Amino acid sequence: MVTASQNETQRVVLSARGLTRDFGGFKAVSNVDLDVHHARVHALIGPNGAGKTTVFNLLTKFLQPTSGKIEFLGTDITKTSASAVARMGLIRSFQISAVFPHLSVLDNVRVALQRPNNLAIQFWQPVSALDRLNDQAMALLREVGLENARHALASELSYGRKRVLEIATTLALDPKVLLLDEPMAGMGGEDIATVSNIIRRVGENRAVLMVEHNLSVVSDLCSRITVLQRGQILADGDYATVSNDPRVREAYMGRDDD
Ligand SMILES: Nc1ncnc2c1ncn2[C@@H]1O[C@H](COP(=O)(O)OP(=O)(O)OP(=O)(O)O)[C@@H](O)[C@H]1O
Repeated sequence: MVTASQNETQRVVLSARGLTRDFGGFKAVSNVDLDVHHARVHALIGPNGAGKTTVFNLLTKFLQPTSGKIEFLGTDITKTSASAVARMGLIRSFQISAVFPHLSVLDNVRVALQRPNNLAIQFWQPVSALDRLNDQAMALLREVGLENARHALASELSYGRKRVLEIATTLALDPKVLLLDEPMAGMGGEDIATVSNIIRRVGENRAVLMVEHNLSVVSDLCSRITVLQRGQILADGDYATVSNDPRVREAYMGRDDD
């Protein structure tokens, strides 16, 4: 019998069909089909130049596809603008740092919370005008384990905790699908463990799609992995399936420098 929660994790929230992008005749992404599910962490991996960033740019509408179709929450967004899809809840992090170094951790989250509430026009008001967002901000800080650092300046946080604060400011936008671009880039072991735990928790009630080069992170966190090579899907499935695929081993897994 399929339970309600199984049904939820089988729910596709973002899908692409035949996604293709040419750059002057060169197909950076070619005929990619992708399904991203609610409450799962999904990895997009592949060697350098495989097309991962281009797929992210296409899904978030920073780039227009040459052909193909993208659906988000059942709506065709192929021709929708990047700002409109962000407002719908398809949010990308780690490309644009949303952290203000001279604001406290709590104020960073409160400022981020203004945006979905359409309060940006009140930005000139004193920060105390944001007090009504305190409960929401503290709930978010608890979600990512930064509640005890709420009064610290963002600039005082360790590199790993700054990335965690970035996740919190992204969560303030209430993403239905969160796209993370190499969340572990530049991190050491302890920070990787912290950020992995946060992503796992965040992925319990949202879809997460991440580009990640660190394969031990991918095997630990991701229930589904899509492998790209030269713009095309080479393999798709759980870690055991893709890591045992001889084509993947040849193209990617055999390399231990990534
Ligand atoms: N604006 C562009 N114009 C021309 N070619 C591009 C453009 N953007 C990407 N490409 C090419 O498309 C291919 C895929 O690039 P992309 O950056 O998507 O790969 P990637 O998998 O993200 O690589 P990496 O892991 O190195 O970041 C590469 O050959 C790249 O040179």
